[in-house]
Amino acid sequence: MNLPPDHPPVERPRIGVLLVNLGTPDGHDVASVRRYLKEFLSDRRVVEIPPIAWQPILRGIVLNTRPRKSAEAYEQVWTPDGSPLAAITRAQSRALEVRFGPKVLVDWAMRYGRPAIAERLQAMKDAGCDRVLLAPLYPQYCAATTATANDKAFAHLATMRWQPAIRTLPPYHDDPAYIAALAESVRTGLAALDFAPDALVASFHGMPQRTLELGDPYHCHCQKTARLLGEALGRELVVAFQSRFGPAKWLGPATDETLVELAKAGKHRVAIFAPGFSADCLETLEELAIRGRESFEEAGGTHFAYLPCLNAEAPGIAMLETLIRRELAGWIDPA
Ligand SMILES: C=CC1=C(C)c2cc3[nH]c(cc4nc(cc5[nH]c(cc1n2)c(C)c5CCC(=O)O)C(CCC(=O)O)=C4C)c(C)c3C=C
Ligand SMILES: [Fe+2]
Ligand SMILES: [Fe+2]
Repeated sequence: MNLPPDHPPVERPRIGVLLVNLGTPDGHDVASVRRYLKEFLSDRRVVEIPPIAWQPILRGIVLNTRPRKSAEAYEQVWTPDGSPLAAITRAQSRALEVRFGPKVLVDWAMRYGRPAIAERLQAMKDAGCDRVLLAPLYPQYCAATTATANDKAFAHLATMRWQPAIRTLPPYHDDPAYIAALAESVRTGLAALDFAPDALVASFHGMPQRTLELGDPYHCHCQKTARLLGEALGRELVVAFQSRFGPAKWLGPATDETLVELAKAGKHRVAIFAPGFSADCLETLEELAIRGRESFEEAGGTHFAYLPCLNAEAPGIAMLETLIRRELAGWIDPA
């Protein structure tokens, strides 16, 4: 048996739940960030340019420039438990393990970097799991996130003679449990502020515009989440897309430009949050909470608040438990 460290004994293990998130470097040094970016940006689900054209650009330009800049950014958000994304995903896994008890083995993995999906899936199989729920923690479906996480798991399953039965967690962008958890988390965040925001900004990770034209539902899923969350909060949300990468046209409006426009339009108090990220990470803690604040204040904004993701707090964990129990129907008692 190869259980995760500190895992309590598993009673008659049959069911595994593997939480999967994007991945993060092992350290904030340039070499670790370069290794991580090389794996991430070589994924053909992420950069849809033929490798013969993309790999020379990646190896010759991107991996010689971006890792240094990104390493500085990671350093600003690094925690004593490592990268925030890894630390929070681990905490989510531990919290769910407690809720599901000994009949379910809950573990976590990353699509890029460590712990690897293949390694943790194999550990589940070796621990006796004959049924596994793969749970990519992306509320909005996107080929560059959900599909590639599942692809990686299926690639490992392809090496097994005796595979476990597999289910995958569907996107949950419009699930009432998700919308309710977000609404509760945003309300709690707003109640703790010492100002009343003129605007609430929902910032989603961007994607190349072309993926929308090719039929990826990501953009529509983001818009629907924002509409339902706005209805639940009784307030209109400003929707924006962050983290543009490369020269191609990305989904808009861009979060950084939106913050500047809001400040210039006299909306001097804003609260911003990132409903598409199940855990805080570089993209929220550095890009939104640090750089977003700077651009907003430089443009004349006076009050800025970043509200955290669902993370391993009670509303988010209860929501994940509800979604996962539903998928495990027929495998375990739903209660
Ligand atoms: C939440 C959904 C995400 C989508 C959709 C997504 C698409 C996407 N991302 C890049 C390029 C980068 N993303 C980076 C970090 C990053 N991206 C997500 C999530 C989505 N990405 C997360 C959770 C993170 C944070 C990882 C962490 O360690 O905290 C980065 C690396 C950081 C940097 O160097 O700035 C890049 C690069 C592309 C190209 C893309 C779609 C095509
Ligand atoms: Fe990304
Ligand atoms: Fe970024």
